[in-house]
Amino acid sequence: MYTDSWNDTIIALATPQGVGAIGVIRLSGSKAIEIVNTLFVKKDLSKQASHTLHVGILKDMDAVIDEVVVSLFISPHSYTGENVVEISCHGSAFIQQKIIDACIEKGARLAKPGEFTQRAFLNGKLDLTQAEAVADLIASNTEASRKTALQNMRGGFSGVLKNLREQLLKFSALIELELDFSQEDVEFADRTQFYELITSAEQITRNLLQSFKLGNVIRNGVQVAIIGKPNAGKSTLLNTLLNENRAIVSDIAGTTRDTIEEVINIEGILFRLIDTAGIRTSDNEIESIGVEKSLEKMRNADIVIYMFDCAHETKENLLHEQEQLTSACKNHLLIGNKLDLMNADDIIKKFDGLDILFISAKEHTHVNLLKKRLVEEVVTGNIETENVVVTNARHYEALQKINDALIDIRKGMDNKIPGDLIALDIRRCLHYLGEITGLITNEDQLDYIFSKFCIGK
Ligand SMILES: Nc1nc2c(c(=O)[nH]1)N(C=O)[C@@H](CNc1ccc(C(=O)N[C@@H](CCC(=O)O)C(=O)O)cc1)CN2
Ligand SMILES: Nc1nc2c(ncn2[C@@H]2O[C@H](COP(=O)(O)OP(=O)(O)OP(=O)(O)O)[C@@H](O)[C@H]2O)c(=O)[nH]1
Ligand SMILES: [Mg+2]
Repeated sequence: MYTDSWNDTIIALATPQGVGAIGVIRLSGSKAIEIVNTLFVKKDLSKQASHTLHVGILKDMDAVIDEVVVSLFISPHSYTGENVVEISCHGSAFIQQKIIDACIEKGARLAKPGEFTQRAFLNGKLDLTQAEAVADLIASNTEASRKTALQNMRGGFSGVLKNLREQLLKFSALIELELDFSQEDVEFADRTQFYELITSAEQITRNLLQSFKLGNVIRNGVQVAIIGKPNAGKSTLLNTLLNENRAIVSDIAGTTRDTIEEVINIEGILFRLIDTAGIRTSDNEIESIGVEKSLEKMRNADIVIYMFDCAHETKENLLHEQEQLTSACKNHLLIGNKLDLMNADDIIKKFDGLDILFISAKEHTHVNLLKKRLVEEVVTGNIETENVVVTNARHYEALQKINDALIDIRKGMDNKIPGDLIALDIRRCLHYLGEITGLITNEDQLDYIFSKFCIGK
């Protein structure tokens, strides 16, 4: 039976499927150079230096396939750490397939999703968080997500963890040594220094855990549901924010029936805007379904924009709505619309004491203030991507366990518990640190992580 193995030489298209100016096919493995050499006619590739380019013709049997550029990366100096050969051919889907087929014929096999990066990990070129960041980088679609992924790919996050781990290891070695001398009642590990280390480690993990909120925003965007009574101007606001006539606007109450979702990028953060059906009790079955959907979107949203028409809303009713919003959703903003129809002084008097942003969706008045408010709701200050941000749920879970272990160590020391128990907690802490970076792994978990990559990465 044939099974895929780490010794195989793998091949995949590295550029997107379909037609392009050029297509890049990548091979990795001990036979990569040998395989391409049998097709490349101009010179002997096995005699060439690493990181060199070679223009020539690929020939299968006697038939010319294409004129290509071949790049060589000789082990261990490559992305995967193995021999890597890249073939840049003309970007026809047909030519690309023909070259891949010819290489498979000569002994390569198709790569599985993420297999190039998985090999880079297994060969120690990247740790697990860096490999995961490669996938994030490919998926990045905003400045913030690109920056955090790039920083983590270059070892930002794992650098912090590695540092922690090294310091903990030092103490754990000293404490374990004490255990060997348990009869003699000696202390090799300076308790004051160790206590300081644990306290600062706790602070570091706590900051990392807190950064996950921002990490989630950077990675997944922010769900914003626009909610309110019919005719408040919800669809007008959506259109204004998008700068296009996406949703139907009319003075007929109950215009929007189905929810409309669109994405906007404000200051590098993705906001997923959801325009909903105006909320009221209706005899119309379709409208009622729409209202039900609005309520569901409201409950799931990260931020609810509650929009009302200044002229048609009373303060008492608004206070009542506010109470309901507070219990039904995570976070809401009160937005008073149709400012252009009212006198500013009258409005302030009418809604005195409530935290409301007044806008005119139609006239675009104060819409920039609303955008600013949205950003402020998710980040305090600028997005400090210079700091390490945790964007990955797997890392978050392990960090929680690390933080728990650190708290146990600190409490244990406060209560003067014996060294062997402290040693256990330190080991637990080291275990989870190793789990994040991939020092400690199980194969299923690895397969799962890399299977989410695209083929060719
Ligand atoms: N053509 C091409 N472009 C690419 C990639 C690739 O694999 N091929 N990459 C794939 O993701 C990214 C770049 N990543 C790379 C990482 C390491 C090495 C490499 O050759 N490393 C050697 C030599 C380093 C050096 O000379 O400084 C090494 O690590 O020893 C190449 C690409 C983006 N662009
Ligand atoms: N004067 C004024 N009119 C506005 C403003 N915003 C919206 N309107 C008008 O209010 C009416 C209703 O606007 P829509 O955006 O359709 O209201 P909606 O909240 O989406 O209504 P439903 O979809 O029925 O729930 C339209 O005639 C808009 O032109 C505003 O800021 N000023
Ligand atoms: Mg509408």
